[in-house]
Amino acid sequence: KYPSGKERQRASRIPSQFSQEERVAMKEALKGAIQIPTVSFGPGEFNTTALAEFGKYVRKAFPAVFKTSFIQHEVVGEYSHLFTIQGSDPSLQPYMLLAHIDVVPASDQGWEVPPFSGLERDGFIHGRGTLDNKNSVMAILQALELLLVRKYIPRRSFLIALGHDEEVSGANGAQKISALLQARGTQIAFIVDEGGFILDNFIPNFKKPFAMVSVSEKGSINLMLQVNMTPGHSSAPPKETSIGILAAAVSRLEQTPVPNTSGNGPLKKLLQQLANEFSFPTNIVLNNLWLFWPLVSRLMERNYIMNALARTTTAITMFNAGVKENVIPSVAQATVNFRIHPAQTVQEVLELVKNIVADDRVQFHVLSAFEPLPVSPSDDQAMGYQLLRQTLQSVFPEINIVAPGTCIANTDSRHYVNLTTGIYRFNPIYLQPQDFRSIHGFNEKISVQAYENQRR
Ligand SMILES: CC/C=C\C/C=C\C/C=C\C/C=C\C/C=C\C/C=C\CCC(=O)O
Ligand SMILES: N[C@@H](Cc1ccccc1)C(=O)O
Ligand SMILES: [Zn+2]
Ligand SMILES: [Zn+2]
Repeated sequence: KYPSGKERQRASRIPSQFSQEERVAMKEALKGAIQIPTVSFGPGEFNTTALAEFGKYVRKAFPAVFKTSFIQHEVVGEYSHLFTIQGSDPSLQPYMLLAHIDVVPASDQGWEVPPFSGLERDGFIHGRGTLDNKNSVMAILQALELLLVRKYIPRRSFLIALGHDEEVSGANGAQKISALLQARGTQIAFIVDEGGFILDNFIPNFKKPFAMVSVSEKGSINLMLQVNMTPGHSSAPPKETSIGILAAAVSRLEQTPVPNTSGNGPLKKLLQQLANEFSFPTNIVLNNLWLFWPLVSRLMERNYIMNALARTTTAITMFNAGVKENVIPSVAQATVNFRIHPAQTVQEVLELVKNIVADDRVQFHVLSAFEPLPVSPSDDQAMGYQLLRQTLQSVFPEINIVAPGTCIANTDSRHYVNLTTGIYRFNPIYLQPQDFRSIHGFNEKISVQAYENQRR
């Protein structure tokens, strides 16, 4: 896949100062974490037994973290964890690392190995949570444990916040930790969370992996559409039914995407940064986006991940109507999930959607909504971004492109906007499109080597 020279180069960067025992213990610790099914099923529905077990598990796996005098550990919202690591220089503002303990559900069906087995095969550890996001939970604590064993005392204080309900909005974990820190008046220099990767092979004809640090994150609307009609006997149906009207409305939404607003977001900047890495004629096209932007954005929309980066997306996720074969139903309901591009607002999207549906018989009920997250600075003065970039390039010297981007999903970091303006969503892992599909999908896995690199 990569030139073998680079492969060797990368292998040699695995810290030689770790013993074979330590390296085995590290990967075994991750496997054990995968085996605890900390599944979030829905709002307020967690596997509390597993979450409690996970708390015990990390205490056992990382004894130094829990017995070090300058580390304070607090349990928040019963299952989330907040660590405060006191640095030697109290004049420096602390930073904060985020990760989440919970995972989305997975059944054995469709998987090569059972999703909660944590089995190692061909150099990969398999299971739900190996990329989202127990890899980070474990890598952060593991790195701290190893540093403590080596008598490390940090200069700058930092916090580690591990949420237990990220997959169902973070109301009981991240939101409570944030409230606690705000009540204490804590100021945070910057935050690092999940939501960006070293992207490998995502762009056609572009073989060079590059790091995308997400400096913003999409907003969201869950919109319920409802049509009410008079019920009756199916033997004498009316011309239109609640189901027919709603289906037509939903179909119009699917056929008419919300306009592409990426010309105003980080995506255009990213493409400009990549321009000179392409050969002729793509380099010319990307260096002249003032002229070619309509063409480029149209081409990008053909790829469903690029499309998600480029615009507010429309996903019809639920459809409910009808009670019996021979009854004309009175009510039909559908739920549509919009993920809002950072250049748009909740209000703008709702207006556009009303005009697309263009049928007064369809009622709108906003079930939940939040705006896209502010764009964190990525200029030369942005300490968090620059530190992340420098660290990344020292661990992965072969990566010479680090670019700001947008996280198309949501993360716990959105609950911390009142504590800092610098929120960076990035995990130092090589990700290919098929790996991306495994997140919330089948056969989620991480290579032992990728995990070792992340922990550094
Ligand atoms: C020109 C742009 C080029 C390439 C960009 C291509 C693809 C980017 C794809 C994915 C990276 C973006 C966001 C990561 C999305 C989801 C995973 C991370 C967190 C998910 C939160 C969660 O569900 O827990
Ligand atoms: N992180 C998940 C769950 C989530 C959805 C919406 C808000 C918060 C969290 C996602 O983006 O799909
Ligand atoms: Zn996640
Ligand atoms: Zn997730």
